[in-house]
Amino acid sequence: MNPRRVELLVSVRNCEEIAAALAGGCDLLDFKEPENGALGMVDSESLQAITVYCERHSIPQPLSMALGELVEWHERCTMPRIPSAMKYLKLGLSETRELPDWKSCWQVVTERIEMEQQRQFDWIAVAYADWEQASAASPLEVLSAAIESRCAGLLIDTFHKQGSGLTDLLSLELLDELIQRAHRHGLKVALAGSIRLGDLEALSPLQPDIVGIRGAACTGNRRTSSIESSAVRDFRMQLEEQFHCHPWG
Ligand SMILES: O=C[C@H](O)COP(=O)(O)O
Repeated sequence: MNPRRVELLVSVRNCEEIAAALAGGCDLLDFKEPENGALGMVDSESLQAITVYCERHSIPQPLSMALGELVEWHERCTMPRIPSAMKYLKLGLSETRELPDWKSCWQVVTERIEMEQQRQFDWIAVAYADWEQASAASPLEVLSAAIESRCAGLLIDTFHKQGSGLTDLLSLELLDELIQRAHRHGLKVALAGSIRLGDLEALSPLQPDIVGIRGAACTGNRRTSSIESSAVRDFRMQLEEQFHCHPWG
């Protein structure tokens, strides 16, 4: 038996989707605009509506938010106020291989965001499984940087959302190494990247803390369509079945 309960994160983009994801039984809500890329940030108007909704409903699930790609922050002059209920923040690291020192740049941007928002956040480092095509640092490099900079967790996701998913891109051996190493340093690990119901059996020997989905929670598995509570519920049930019945040993 896997001793951990693997939690289900669902990426949503508006209030209707929050309700559907919660009705389906998600454990964590992640705010993201799928039309804006793998880690697309929701627009200010949606963020405002989300803030009001979360305050009104006192949602107990932890909240996370995608802030786009680090390289986009060179040109960004302003940013919306991040809802006070938001606990975790994430920045994508695509195109950072072109930068002379992406780790310093990452630190500068995270510090700038915390200064502007006048509070601290729990940062989640993002490793792209398709890191070479994304021109990003490798998952092992990102994990080392995450440990050095005291991130709260590591998300392993895909940058490109057409075609290959997590299980096509990284071996179970490498995923296991990343998870074990992250855990030794106190970081949580979330696995994502076009994960479908049929991938859960293959992933079940691993011990991630979280499995994150958008596409599998949407109508027709299309991540740009809407979240369906029944799809979230099916995924939640399959997650329980695969990760809790595995004879871990
Ligand atoms: O953080 C989770 C991502 O939103 C996963 O999205 P995806 O399942 O469409 O790859």
